[in-house]
Amino acid sequence: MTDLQALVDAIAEEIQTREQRGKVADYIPQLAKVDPHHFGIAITTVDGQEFVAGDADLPFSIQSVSKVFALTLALGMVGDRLWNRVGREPSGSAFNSIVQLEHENGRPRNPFINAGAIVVDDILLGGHKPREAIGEIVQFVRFLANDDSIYIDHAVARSEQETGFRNFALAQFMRSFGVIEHPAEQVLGVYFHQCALAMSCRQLSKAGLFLAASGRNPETGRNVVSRDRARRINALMLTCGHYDGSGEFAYRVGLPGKSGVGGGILAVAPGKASIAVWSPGLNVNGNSLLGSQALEIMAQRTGWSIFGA
Ligand SMILES: NC(=O)CC[C@H](N)C(=O)O
Repeated sequence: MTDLQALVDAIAEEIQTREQRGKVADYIPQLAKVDPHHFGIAITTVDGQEFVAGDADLPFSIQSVSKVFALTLALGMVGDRLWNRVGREPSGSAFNSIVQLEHENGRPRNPFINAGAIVVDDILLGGHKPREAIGEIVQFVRFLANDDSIYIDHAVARSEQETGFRNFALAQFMRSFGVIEHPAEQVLGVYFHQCALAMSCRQLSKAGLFLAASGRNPETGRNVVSRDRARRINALMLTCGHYDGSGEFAYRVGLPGKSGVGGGILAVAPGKASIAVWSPGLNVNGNSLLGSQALEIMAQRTGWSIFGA
């Protein structure tokens, strides 16, 4: 049995020595201000133990990691009907790409690229006002992490609202195909606030634990989703969670994972643990450079890759 506290300490120490730290996302002005020297890691095991190192208690912008929680919530609302509007295939293109939509009747490839996440939020809006849908997402994440202190960073949400031209284009384009039912401003209001959730590695690893524990939160003993649904969400994270870097992440880390341009990654070792890492600098695919490297070391030392030790 690996000594997990020694492991996270060693990873934090090793990562801090690396000079190539990637590039902090600057297309969202508020994210450009984040110091690239931060690094945090948290592992929560299915028996409820926590192992943390570095800046594991500092909240950061979870950005697209939120797409996992929004998808889980939307599946709870409409079940498998969700798949009539969003696919389950890797896109092989950038997170904010528009090209496939024109050839594929405005139906996004998967729920983790921006277009797909915007459709998921359109579903969450069904019967709600934007403010209520945002409230549902925040409540759900607080419930998952068993932590009511989780909040939305409104400066980040505003920053994206002002500069999210590409996301507006995606939403309007999909609306022209009838794939989005609500006005773009409303759907994106939900989307930008969900992306602006601020969470620490410790909170994020706790929020993702249900995916490692067959759909159940071991801390509260409450069922979040069925075993089948947890397994399927993990499958989507493995194949689509890192956009056009998903193959590389599976090759190097071998775990379902979801990244965000804030530099966070949530990874799931089924039956074992939920792991969150944060380092703000990104690689060319918009995934945390050092976060991916930290997870690679972690998977090697624990033997947790789903493809074998
Ligand atoms: N990959 C990401 O984290 C992208 C999320 C970001 N809010 C955007 O829409 O551009």
